[in-house]
Amino acid sequence: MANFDAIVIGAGQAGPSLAFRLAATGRRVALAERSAVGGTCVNTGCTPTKTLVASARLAQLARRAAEYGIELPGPVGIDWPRVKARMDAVVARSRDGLTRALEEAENITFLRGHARFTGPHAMEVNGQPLRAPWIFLDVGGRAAAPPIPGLETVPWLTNTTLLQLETMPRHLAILGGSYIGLEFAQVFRRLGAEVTVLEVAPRLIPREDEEVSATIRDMLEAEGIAFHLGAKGLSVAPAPEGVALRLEGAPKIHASHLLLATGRRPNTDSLGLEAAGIARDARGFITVDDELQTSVPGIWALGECNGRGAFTHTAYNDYEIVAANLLDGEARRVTDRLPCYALFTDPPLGRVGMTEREAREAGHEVLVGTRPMTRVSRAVEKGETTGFMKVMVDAESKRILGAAILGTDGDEAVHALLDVMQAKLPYTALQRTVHIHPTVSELIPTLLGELKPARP
Ligand SMILES: Cc1cc2nc3c(=O)[nH]c(=O)nc-3n(C[C@H](O)[C@H](O)[C@H](O)COP(=O)(O)OP(=O)(O)OC[C@H]3O[C@@H](n4cnc5c(N)ncnc54)[C@H](O)[C@@H]3O)c2cc1C
Ligand SMILES: NC(=O)c1ccc[n+]([C@@H]2O[C@H](COP(=O)([O-])OP(=O)(O)OC[C@H]3O[C@@H](n4cnc5c(N)ncnc54)[C@H](O)[C@@H]3O)[C@@H](O)[C@H]2O)c1
Repeated sequence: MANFDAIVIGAGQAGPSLAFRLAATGRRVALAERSAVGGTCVNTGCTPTKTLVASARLAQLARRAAEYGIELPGPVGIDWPRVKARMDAVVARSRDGLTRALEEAENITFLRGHARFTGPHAMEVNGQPLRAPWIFLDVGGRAAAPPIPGLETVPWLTNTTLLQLETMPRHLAILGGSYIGLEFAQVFRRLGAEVTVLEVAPRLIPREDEEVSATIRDMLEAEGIAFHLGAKGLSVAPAPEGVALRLEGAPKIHASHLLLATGRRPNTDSLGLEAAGIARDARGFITVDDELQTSVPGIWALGECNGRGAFTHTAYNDYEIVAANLLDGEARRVTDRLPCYALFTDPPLGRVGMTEREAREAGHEVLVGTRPMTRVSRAVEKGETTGFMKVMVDAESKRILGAAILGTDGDEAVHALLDVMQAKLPYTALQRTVHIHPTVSELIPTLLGELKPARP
């Protein structure tokens, strides 16, 4: 039995930072990882997809070159093996750097293998028993496969296997018109594939406000992506050159490849949680308190597996919360965190706080400011006027409730609103700030000066 001061399971977005921090205090730490260091974000999520988004954007801009007075010697060509090689190199640099750092760190024993509990504070990795008073679970999640008739008879891809393809799909069918599905849809369309998205909800990214869903649909349709929304009665079957998809009220779709982007499930099913008595909710997420401790004292769950966020920045913030509370005597709580994320289509959607629907349902008297990107100088100058900005404010408290900036640089500009929300300042504090011209952020104070009562 090897005894440690702390065991960390998973080298994703919270585990390594926590292991380094604990090790720096002189504690002896075991960190176990069963697959690639860096987890989903580095290997099969954010890093490869945003690298592809960059290639796809360049291809699209090149197609529009003449609009900007730029001449190209011929039509835009896509060299998928080189696009992929660039992506693989960016991923490898990140993964290998982190792997080396873990292998070389003082006080960290880096174990490669699947970890599982054998008792409340006892685990095993590759048959090796480990014990520690503190255990941190950062086991992440994986793509979920929905129960679709015929799915067991056809080959299908996830975000992991799609990124391993050596040739560009002829026709990529994507199940799920949400964050993963839409980022991949635009990337693969721009890189030369025919793309069809099937979504069971009546609109894309159904958690967003309706005008966000509608604008993104319009912008992606304009690039040639086909959508089947409110898809009913979906079934799949093998076809000579790939997969045949049937759904009610539409002709059969013949795709060369099928991607599942219908949500994720936590990697908590093979962790032996029962042996430790650690509680999970009905969807398999490990239940945690406001400081991310599980139902068993001395065991914490961080990142996607605790169901309190499904993003890299939320996983990293989980590490910050746990480290601050255990090592710095602070009392940070996960509920102090404001929701924020981006959808990295081009242009992107930057989102903070509530949607308009959520704000109303929470009983706020909502004021809304909106402005199309056609009235944002920088967007006009860049020739990228798709989208709009929208902010919601509580009429009584003057606090910003939420915002969506769908447009060029929307992923960056939205942070001005987030910072004021986090500082708990009234919107008027931001309304009087002078922003730099010409930027997208420049229009945020203007937007806040044009608030109107939300439509009933
Ligand atoms: C296609 C895609 C694009 C994304 N894009 C973005 C984005 O742009 N921005 C963003 O913020 N988020 C994005 N995300 C989400 C983001 O990648 C995840 O939320 C984030 O990686 C979660 O981090 P984590 O530490 O919780 O888990 P992970 O990064 O998944 O790490 C968990 C690690 O634990 C290991 N593990 C699991 N079980 C065991 C075990 N029993 N023993 C040993 N090791 C184990 C796994 O192998 C894995 O390495 C994207 C996700 C996908 C799929
Ligand atoms: N930019 C980012 O930060 C980013 C990018 C990608 C993924 N992510 C993370 O990954 C998570 C998972 O993303 P996701 O898009 O896979 O899941 P999701 O839960 O956001 O969306 C799944 C979609 O699939 C649809 N769906 C479910 N079953 C279906 C079926 N049988 N046929 C057709 N459609 C079906 C749902 O209605 C929903 O719209 C996100 O919540 C997000 O946190 C983040």
